[in-house]
Amino acid sequence: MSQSSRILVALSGGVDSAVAALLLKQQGYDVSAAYMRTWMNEEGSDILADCPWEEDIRQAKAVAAHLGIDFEVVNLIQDYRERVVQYLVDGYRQGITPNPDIMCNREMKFGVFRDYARRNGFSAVATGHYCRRVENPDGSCDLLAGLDPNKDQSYFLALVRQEQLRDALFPIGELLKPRVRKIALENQLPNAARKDSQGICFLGKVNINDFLRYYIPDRPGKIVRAGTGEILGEHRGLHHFTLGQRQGIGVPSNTDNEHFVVVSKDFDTNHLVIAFDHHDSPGLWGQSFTLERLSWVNQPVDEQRTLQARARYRDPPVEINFQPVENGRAKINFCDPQRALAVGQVCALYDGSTLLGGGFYS
Ligand SMILES: Nc1ncnc2c1ncn2[C@@H]1O[C@H](COP(=O)(O)OP(=O)(O)OP(=O)(O)O)[C@@H](O)[C@H]1O
Repeated sequence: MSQSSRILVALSGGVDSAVAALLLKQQGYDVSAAYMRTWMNEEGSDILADCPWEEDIRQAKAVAAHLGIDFEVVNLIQDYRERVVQYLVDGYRQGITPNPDIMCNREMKFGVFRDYARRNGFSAVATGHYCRRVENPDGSCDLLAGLDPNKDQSYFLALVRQEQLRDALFPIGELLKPRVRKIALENQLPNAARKDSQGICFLGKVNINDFLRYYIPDRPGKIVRAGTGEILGEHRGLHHFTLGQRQGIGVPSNTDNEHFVVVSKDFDTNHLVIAFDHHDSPGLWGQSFTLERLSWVNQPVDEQRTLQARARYRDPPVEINFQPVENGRAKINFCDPQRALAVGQVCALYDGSTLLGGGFYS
């Protein structure tokens, strides 16, 4: 990318994307910024009571003014509803556990937002994600984990594809978070002291139970004990629960140091099946899984190999045996049993620090 390239920075109002914009500007790029508006305030007024999107826009605008770059708010409400909210509602209706953050990256930030940037003459989109993009001699790109192990966000980019990566920039991926904060302070960015958790109104910031109540009617059923079938209580709908969940079941264990946990959801009987949280609780732990709808950042892995996998965002990468099977699926085997990997969640696949892609547990 030449220094005169026009770059559109996705500016959320948070520190990371503000520093990303600053660094690009210092590097001499022609930088503009845009905030993605994804929620309708009227539709979401109940569930977004605490969502600071107006404050986010104010902060993003102040950062752009401070840097002397153009700023706009891009309205992507309709696309968000079609591509993320619908995916989420459909997923919960089917009883799976969808992953909105991963979908947001592929469908919104590097999907419709990238299309918007291209239509408007920008050569690349930049974000404040902690991950690194490298260009290979053959012209393809790879995506590497961010250098800050505490902040690495490559997991959330597991479903991003090659063409989306070609014109993406991650200016802070080589930095550690404390350094990013320091740069923000040294350059007197107006949001330098803003807390990390502030940000966008994507679903990660919205209470999921409020969201579900709004979109999916309750469908009460029985809570039963695994193995015995003993009825222990009532639930409001299987979509409110996920494998491995302990909070909010509403059935006391009445036993010291024992907790009930969701071990399965029976859609035929509408039963929520629970057991004590033990290593041998049926259905809770597993070592072999099938991944479906595999997506690759660069070259697909089409033969059996040892890879590393992040079973979920906060899990450290661990070794797996990866065996492709037909129709974009693969069998994976972990060295050790994994707890509560729910259908619909994403497993990210790595070769060392290179993100290869990902797939959904099926
Ligand atoms: N509403 C939004 N408008 C524009 N860009 C956004 C928006 N939400 C997120 N982004 C972009 O996606 C990146 C990652 O989003 P995430 O929600 O993980 O925020 P973050 O890591 O806390 O970053 P930040 O500090 O920039 O908010 C952001 O750095 C920003 O570039």
